[in-house]
Amino acid sequence: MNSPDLQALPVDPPPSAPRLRRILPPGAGSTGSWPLYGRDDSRAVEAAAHPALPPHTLMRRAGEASARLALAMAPHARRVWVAAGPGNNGGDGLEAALRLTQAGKSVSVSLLADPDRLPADAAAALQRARAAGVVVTPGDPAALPSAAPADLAIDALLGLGSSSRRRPEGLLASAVAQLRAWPGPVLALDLPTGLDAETGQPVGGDIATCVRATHTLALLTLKPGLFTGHGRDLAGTVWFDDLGVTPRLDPLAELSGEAAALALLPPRAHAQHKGSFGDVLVVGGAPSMTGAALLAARAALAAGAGRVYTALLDPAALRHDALAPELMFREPGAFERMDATSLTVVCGCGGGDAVAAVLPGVLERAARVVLDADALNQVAADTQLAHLLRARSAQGLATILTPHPLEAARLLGCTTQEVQADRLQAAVRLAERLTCTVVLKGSGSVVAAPGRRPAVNGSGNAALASAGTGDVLAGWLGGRWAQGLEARDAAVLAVYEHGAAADRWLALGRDTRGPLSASALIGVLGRAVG
Ligand SMILES: NC(=O)C1=CN([C@@H]2O[C@H](COP(=O)(O)OP(=O)(O)OC[C@H]3O[C@@H](n4cnc5c(N)ncnc54)[C@H](O)[C@@H]3O)[C@@H](O)[C@H]2O)[C@@H](O)CC1
Ligand SMILES: [K+]
Repeated sequence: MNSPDLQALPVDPPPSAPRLRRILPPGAGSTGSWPLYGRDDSRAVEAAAHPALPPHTLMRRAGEASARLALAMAPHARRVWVAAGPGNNGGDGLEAALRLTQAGKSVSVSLLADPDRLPADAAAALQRARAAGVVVTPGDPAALPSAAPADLAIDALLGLGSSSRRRPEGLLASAVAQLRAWPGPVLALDLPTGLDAETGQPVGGDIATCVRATHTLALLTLKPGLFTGHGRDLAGTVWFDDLGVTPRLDPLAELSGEAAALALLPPRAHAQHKGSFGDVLVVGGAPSMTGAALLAARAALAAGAGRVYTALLDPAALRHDALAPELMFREPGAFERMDATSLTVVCGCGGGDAVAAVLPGVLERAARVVLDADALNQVAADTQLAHLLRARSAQGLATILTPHPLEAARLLGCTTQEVQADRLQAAVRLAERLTCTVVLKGSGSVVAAPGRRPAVNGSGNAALASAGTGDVLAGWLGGRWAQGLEARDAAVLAVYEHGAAADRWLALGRDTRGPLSASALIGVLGRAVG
């Protein structure tokens, strides 16, 4: 289902083939980074393209691309149901219906709109579809005959025009319910109905009013909401057709693809030695939480740092890691005697309240600091620490924060819901407020840095939702950063690799439902190096 055969399709080739590209999950040989456009910018791209093209061209191309993908997704479908809404998203569905009828499919369209009030492009599409013999029934979709598992449904109810103040109601809501219960594949055009294009949240606040697609074909532009928040779960496999248009606008964000992320990998020359690859000090592991610091330290080693030191905050902890004898143990106070100008400090993993005592020295002196977990909570609770953190960039000292949404909310002084309501904006706000690079973790992690375009990570899956994987990310990031990368590049690379390791693990078919343990994750990550 993820790799439909796009070659043997009876629909005319698009004018500038190949336009249709699979974005997620990334396929072999993919991909650079993709520009992501918000709602207004997507509309501006459309408005700029229209004058140079014959009327209705973009919608025809959209319908053509949709039909092409539909045939590839469900080659054995005999019947196709198109749920078409009141705007141009519905028009795309009508154009697709026309093409699919021409391709020999039995197509029925439920039009959830007054045919006399459609926008011009959609009205023209309706006329063309009817003229070609497509059965278009205005009104209640519940009258549909029951569907077989091979049959395909197309969600053309709402796209960019979903109103943030209105959840689908009435007939529109019953069409959404019908799509949610559909036994076969569901192709969403542009966006799954009900998904906010920019935030990846349900427009009316309730995920039960959103379509859950098996595939989504983004049209003209890729929107960030497809890749963060609930986007990954609702959109399924994401495809993109630019409709032959090259936007001339700066994107809102970018999606980190494999090639773009891996191009950031620090090179390893034959004549280099361990001193060339940087020193990492992991500070954390208060009583009963030493495992978190050990996971981070092992991950830093696996990432290729030259030397990894571990300062455990539990005075009774063993000063030895039998599984990673390469690790060197130091007292927490030893940081004061180390050369902080060449050190990458990963601080916080399992640090509890005890980490507060070492944070001032670390923030004042260490050249590169990754703050995770308890270190973030300490900064959120202590204005003096927040002040030291903010002062770092002016002194040429770099910091990367790796909060999950609750930690980000504490730092921003808001609720987790407010962070999740607009993850991109929350990450940008935090990066600017604390003048550092921020990795906002969660589905579709966001990397933000002051003055830079935010990046949404394209790798990873729910297997990463297990204890300790965040500690592994902090350590891996420290290990990569220590090798000489710029902070934002290190964050983009490490976050991509962390997710890609989980993707590889799933692809190996280990256990597609269970979580990936943090220790196993280090093993998979380590095998990717070199
Ligand atoms: N016009 C064109 O040439 C192109 C249009 N495209 C398609 O057009 C879409 C955008 O079209 P529109 O701006 O018309 O937006 P939509 O088609 O997403 O829907 C807007 C309509 O839905 C109504 N609406 C929104 N929320 C509602 C709710 N909860 N309950 C009931 N009605 C609701 C609005 O009042 C409006 O009438 C894109 O997502 C894309 O699919 C693209 O194919 C690019 C080319
Ligand atoms: K849609």
